[in-house]
Amino acid sequence: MKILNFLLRLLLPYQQTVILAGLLGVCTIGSNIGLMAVSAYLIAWAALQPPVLHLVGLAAAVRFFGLARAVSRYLERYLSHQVILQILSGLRVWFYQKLEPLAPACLLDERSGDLLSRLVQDVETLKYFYLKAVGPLLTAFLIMVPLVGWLAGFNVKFAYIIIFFFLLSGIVLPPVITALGRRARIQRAEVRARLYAQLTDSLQGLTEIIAFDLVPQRLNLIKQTSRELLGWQKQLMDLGALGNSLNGLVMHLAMWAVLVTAVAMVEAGLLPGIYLAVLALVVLSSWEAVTPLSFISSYWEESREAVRRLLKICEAEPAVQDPAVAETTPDNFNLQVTGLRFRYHNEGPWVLDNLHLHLPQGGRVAVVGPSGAGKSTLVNLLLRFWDYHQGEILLGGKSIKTYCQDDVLKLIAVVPQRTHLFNATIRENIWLARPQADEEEIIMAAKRAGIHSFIESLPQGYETYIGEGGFKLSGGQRQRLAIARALLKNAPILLLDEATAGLDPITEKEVLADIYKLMQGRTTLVITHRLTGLQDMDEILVLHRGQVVERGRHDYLLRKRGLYWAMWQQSHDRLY
Ligand SMILES: Nc1ncnc2c1ncn2[C@@H]1O[C@H](COP(=O)(O)OP(=O)(O)OP(=O)(O)O)[C@@H](O)[C@H]1O
Repeated sequence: MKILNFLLRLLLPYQQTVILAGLLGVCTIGSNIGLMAVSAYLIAWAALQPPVLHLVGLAAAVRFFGLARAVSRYLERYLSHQVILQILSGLRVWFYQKLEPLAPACLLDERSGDLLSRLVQDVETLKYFYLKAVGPLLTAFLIMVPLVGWLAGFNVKFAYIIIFFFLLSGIVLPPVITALGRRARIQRAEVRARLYAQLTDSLQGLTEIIAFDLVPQRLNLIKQTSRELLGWQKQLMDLGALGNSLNGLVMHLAMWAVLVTAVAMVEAGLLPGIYLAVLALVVLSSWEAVTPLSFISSYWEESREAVRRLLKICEAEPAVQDPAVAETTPDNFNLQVTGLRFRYHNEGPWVLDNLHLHLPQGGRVAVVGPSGAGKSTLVNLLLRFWDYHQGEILLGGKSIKTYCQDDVLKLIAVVPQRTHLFNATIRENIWLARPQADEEEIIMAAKRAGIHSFIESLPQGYETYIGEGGFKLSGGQRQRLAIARALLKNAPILLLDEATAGLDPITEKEVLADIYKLMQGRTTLVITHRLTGLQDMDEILVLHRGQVVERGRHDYLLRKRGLYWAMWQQSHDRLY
């Protein structure tokens, strides 16, 4: 019921158009019935050789119904598709908007291909609910009621016959066909989602697949899944064909039953013989309204499954909820972390355990530590992607939980280890950090990030497309674009999360120099496991398994000869 409500509610804004399209559908089938009835009557009567003038009216009616059918069919399709396309595009936007607050915490377990399948295929499936379930149901009702009344006007037996076969075709057969195809439909949706996920994964990892010579393996996997999908699709098509044939059989049985009854009545002198062909053709043509009913229940099942899959994601609770009454911008940008404890799963180990950190406005603090120490987790908590369990993060003296996530994000510029670059121009990739920025500000940010002259050297300059994930750029150039974004955003707090990881020592040194320019006047938290350029930090926290094991300035920590010194030795040995 909830799903039906959900689907019907989407029709509400278009109710007038939907009713109009339904009436046009009735006109289309009604015209066809009229066309057949009048044609049969015309031919039968013409055989009796009446004066030609008596046939003119009937001939005009034939022409009228022929034209009316074509025009009303066109208008009905035009209106219904227009409404459906609007509903589907609205649904896609709605689904994307629902996904946004769930990212990244609640979407980590979802395959991106599967999400794509929901966004494209599941939404597309709903088209059939509107076009092939709601519309035909309405039309069948509006056609069959007057038709049964009209037949009863001749003889009530005709009404009983048509009602019996109508129920057989429209009510008894569909659930049987639906039940036979249930398993295939569920499997098809599952296999299709799997295929989408495999294709997305294969496209994203194409370079690795080629490098590790996994192409044949990958192709086999995709071929196998495609074959599986085809198998289920074929089963469903066979069932569809069976449904169509059975429906045709019922239609002809209905016609024969009416005809046999009518012949007996003609013989008994209860019905003029001229009506024999009229009755037979009216029954046949009225089946245009009944046939679609055979598939309504399977379309309904498919749509119900699609909505269930969409709602399953959309009804998930976001990992972070904005407060009902949120604080506005903080008075200052002091960051204070006290007794912070966090783990990703309730039964898992603490990833951050009793962390204390003080970062005054305009100060610079670094958090270093070996891989898996919990450094990126701290960034995730500062950006409010997850909520912490114990302790507090204070921004401007107030808990970060008292601000809306969007407001917190506006105050923080991040230079991450892996900057996502969009398949767009360089200009668009910088501009997205602050869409209100003008051309001059974009160029200024690129200049300060040390990438302007490189961009200018390209034939298309700032309008150069950088390919998916920015694959046409080097690692250093990608990081400089990230710095340009942070500069353009001009936020008071700066988070550098392994911003120079993966760069060679010379590029790292150059990028670090640009990063130092970026730090000026901003509250900066540097997260890194590479101990380069930390001499100017106000404080360095050494994190190990979620706990701070050492803290102090660079020279002090080196003198201490603890974990920091060991890490410094290691990175020093690796570099030189
Ligand atoms: N989404 C997640 N779900 C469950 N566990 C996670 C998740 N993200 C990270 N972890 C775990 O939390 C711990 C800390 O990970 P984190 O990424 O914060 O470490 P890190 O210090 O940033 O490491 P690196 O320097 O390698 O990036 C690790 O044991 C990791 O496996």
